[in-house]
Amino acid sequence: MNKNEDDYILQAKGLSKQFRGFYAVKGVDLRVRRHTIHALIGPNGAGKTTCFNLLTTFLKPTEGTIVFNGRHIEKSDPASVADSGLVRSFQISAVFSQMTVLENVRVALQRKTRWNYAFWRNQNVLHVLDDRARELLDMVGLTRWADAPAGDLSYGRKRVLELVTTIALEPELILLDEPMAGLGHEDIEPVMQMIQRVAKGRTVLMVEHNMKVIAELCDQVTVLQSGQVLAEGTYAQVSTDPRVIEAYVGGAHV
Ligand SMILES: Nc1ncnc2c1ncn2[C@@H]1O[C@H](COP(=O)(O)OP(=O)(O)OP(=O)(O)O)[C@@H](O)[C@H]1O
Repeated sequence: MNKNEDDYILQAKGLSKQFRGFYAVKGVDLRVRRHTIHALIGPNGAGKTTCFNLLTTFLKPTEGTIVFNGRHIEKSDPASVADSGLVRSFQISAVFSQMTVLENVRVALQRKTRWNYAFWRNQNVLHVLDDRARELLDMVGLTRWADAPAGDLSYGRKRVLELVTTIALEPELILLDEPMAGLGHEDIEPVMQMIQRVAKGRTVLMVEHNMKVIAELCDQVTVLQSGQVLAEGTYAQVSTDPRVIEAYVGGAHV
């Protein structure tokens, strides 16, 4: 892990988003250190999703700036932000059920290589992409299912596949929106391991409600409440912070 205190891949300053006079996010300062796993947590309605949408520029801020790898992105369009290496993982609906697991990864790789024209014109390109797709499936233990329709995968494996299609884009910073949502108990550990594996050499910012997962995975935690930063620190620090405990207990969300 890079221990350089000043090496922040992402820095948001004074980030705010107003919806018809109501601030969903207000004056948020967020700094994400390179090569760490950083969690964004908070009770329901705290502004986590809005923050994610601002950081990926799907929403434009009412106020504030976002610097990714030294470059202002708050006015950029989401596609160019993704191209520059800040990628949000898509939800399971992004997995094409009728296509095989391998084909799903290949399509993601093709999106990255932008060989669109050649892709459709020249079947050989598929084999070049196949090698890389198989490598990625191997990395996450999905090789056995390479030729199975993605729709046949268990929910947990679909989540892993969805992460692989994100990794295929070779992001420097990956935003994961509740990666454990809807997973059965038995799927949590494999998906956690997968996140740890893909985080190597990258940076991960995740919204997650499962505190055990956060405790185990995350180097740094930012707690939001009512659109503002309530606390920041390691899991050990924020989980014992009386203001954080109050925010969760107050919202009946222990
Ligand atoms: N497009 C919108 N228009 C109006 N209000 C919105 C909009 N999007 C979000 N909000 C409001 O902003 C606040 C923050 O919502 P947001 O979805 O960002 O919170 P969250 O922390 O992700 O919540 P949850 O954990 O429930 O997903 C909520 O009060 C929500 O109702």
